[in-house]
Amino acid sequence: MTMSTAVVLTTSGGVFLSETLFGDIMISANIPQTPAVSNEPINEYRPGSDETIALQKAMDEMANQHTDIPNIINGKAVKTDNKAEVTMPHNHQHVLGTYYKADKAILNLAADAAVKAQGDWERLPWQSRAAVFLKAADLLAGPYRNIINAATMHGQSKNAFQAEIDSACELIDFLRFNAEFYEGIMAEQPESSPGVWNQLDWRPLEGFILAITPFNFTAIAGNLPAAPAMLGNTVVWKPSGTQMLSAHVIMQVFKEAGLPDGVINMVAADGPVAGEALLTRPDLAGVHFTGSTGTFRHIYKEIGNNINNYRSYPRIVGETGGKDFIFAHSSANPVAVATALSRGAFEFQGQKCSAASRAYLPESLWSDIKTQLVKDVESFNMGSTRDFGNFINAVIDEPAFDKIKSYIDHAKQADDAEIIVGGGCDKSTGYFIEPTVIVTKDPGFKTMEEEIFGPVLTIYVYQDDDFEETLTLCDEGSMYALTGGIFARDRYVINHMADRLRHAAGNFYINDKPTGAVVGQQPFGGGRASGTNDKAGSALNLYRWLSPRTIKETFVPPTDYRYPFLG
Ligand SMILES: NC(=O)c1ccc[n+]([C@@H]2O[C@H](COP(=O)([O-])OP(=O)(O)OC[C@H]3O[C@@H](n4cnc5c(N)ncnc54)[C@H](O)[C@@H]3O)[C@@H](O)[C@H]2O)c1
Ligand SMILES: N[C@@H](CCC=O)C(=O)O
Repeated sequence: MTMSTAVVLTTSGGVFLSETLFGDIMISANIPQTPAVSNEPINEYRPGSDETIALQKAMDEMANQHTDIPNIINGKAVKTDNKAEVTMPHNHQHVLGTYYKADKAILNLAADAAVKAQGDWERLPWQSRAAVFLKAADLLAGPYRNIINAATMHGQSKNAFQAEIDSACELIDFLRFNAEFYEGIMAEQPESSPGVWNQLDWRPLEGFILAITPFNFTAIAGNLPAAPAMLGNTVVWKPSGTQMLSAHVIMQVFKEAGLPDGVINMVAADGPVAGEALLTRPDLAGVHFTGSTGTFRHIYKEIGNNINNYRSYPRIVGETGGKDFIFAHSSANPVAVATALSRGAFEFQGQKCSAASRAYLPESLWSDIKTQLVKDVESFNMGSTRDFGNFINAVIDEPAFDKIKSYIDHAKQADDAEIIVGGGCDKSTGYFIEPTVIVTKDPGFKTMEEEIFGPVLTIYVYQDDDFEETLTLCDEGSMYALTGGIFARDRYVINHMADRLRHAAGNFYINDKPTGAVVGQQPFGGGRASGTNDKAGSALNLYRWLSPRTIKETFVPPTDYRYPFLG
């Protein structure tokens, strides 16, 4: 595909200038414009502020009630006998609600409902579909803000600020920016020769989209079903079992925003049960997945195994794991490096696919970076999300706790690694793991290569003269290529590092931590084992859920087959 700039006169006589993905496609004029969009401002939740008091009130109300979380199929609540509890990760005896796992028959009902709903939904004008999700964004920004944040804080153990940037702001941004991207796509139309009118009919895919979402970002969970749905697709959404409370709130918001029954059907199920029931259906049109690399590879294989059975080729979009790096050059500011490490590695307990989990630091700066980093990490408060003074909360559940602890235990026993801060783990009340920094002499040490998905950072200190070899280690040291941050003040060095690490990260940061991508600013996704890099939060993702039909209309059709030169 080539990028070109198209200039056309609008019907009102003005000039509309825009970039298109397809070289010869022009921008049509008569597309209604979506409301102007900018990123949702982030509340700071300072102690004693009105916004803090209101959020704490919402948290207390939610903590004191038991939320019933049914599956939602064709707009109806569907419960089963296979119940599971939602608990607080930081206080695992506190039960927040009950959800109901679907079996194969119920999962198929959800897919049937999605397929049945598609005709009416896709025939709505595009701006009516966009309006539903724009209204959902406004509900999240207003009356549901504290509710979605409270659900994320209680159910996924995010502190107030982390919940705000995820479940409120990022989800709102996804919904609003997608409407704007959609408007841009609808406006992309081909040129027409005299006597002919060419049009692109931006159709949704035929069949249902299966959205499978992870526990760690409420925004991702909401966006994966919403993005294809806005474009006229209908969806079966299977959230993670540990995100069901905030998933329930998202469904309430969609309902209140006017989303018709059957467009998004939410089902709770064990992953393999959902996969077996839904990936084999002939009407599977696409999978919108975010989660671990292992799960995605399994889904990809299943689709390959079933390829002869589908009506179309299912679109497969998967954003997966990471082993994200920070690489500092000797010209870097050591305090900036230490700050990026402490925030980039430990915000939300390192449970971000983008979290810095390996670092390559020069010997000449190591002492200064270490002093600042250890001081920062020792100053973190850890505990419940209800206390807004806690920077660190709990990891998501017991399997995650046990897995992360096993990596820390491995480091404790290893000869070629040393824990310089943290290392403590306690699951008696909640799943608490101290932010842990490992320093290793082996750049191939287990915790330098494998995704841990917890608050564990491993550092390799290189000799300044080994800079080039260490860039190679960073590039080749892990199968992932999701995010990475480089630190340097020398401009030639910055450009050289960016070039050497060109394929090592889909989101690349210069003098910044590798986390915190913002919708509309840094579209998100990685390559290699980290995913299909279809860039959530951009038009690129939306194109994946569209199957355009080219329409050529000839006004006066020829009535003689002969070429002019045949006489
Ligand atoms: N690249 C990104 O944008 C991004 C963003 C967030 C999280 N992640 C990754 O997600 C992972 C953490 O999330 P998680 O623990 O929820 O991931 P996970 O792979 O365990 O689960 C993700 C989803 O897949 C489902 N699932 C599991 N097995 C399945 C199967 N056989 N068939 C169908 N569905 C199945 C789960 O129930 C869940 O809904 C990490 O690896 C992290 O890096 C990536
Ligand atoms: N988009 C988020 C990461 C999402 C993965 O968990 C970030 O940029 O930090």
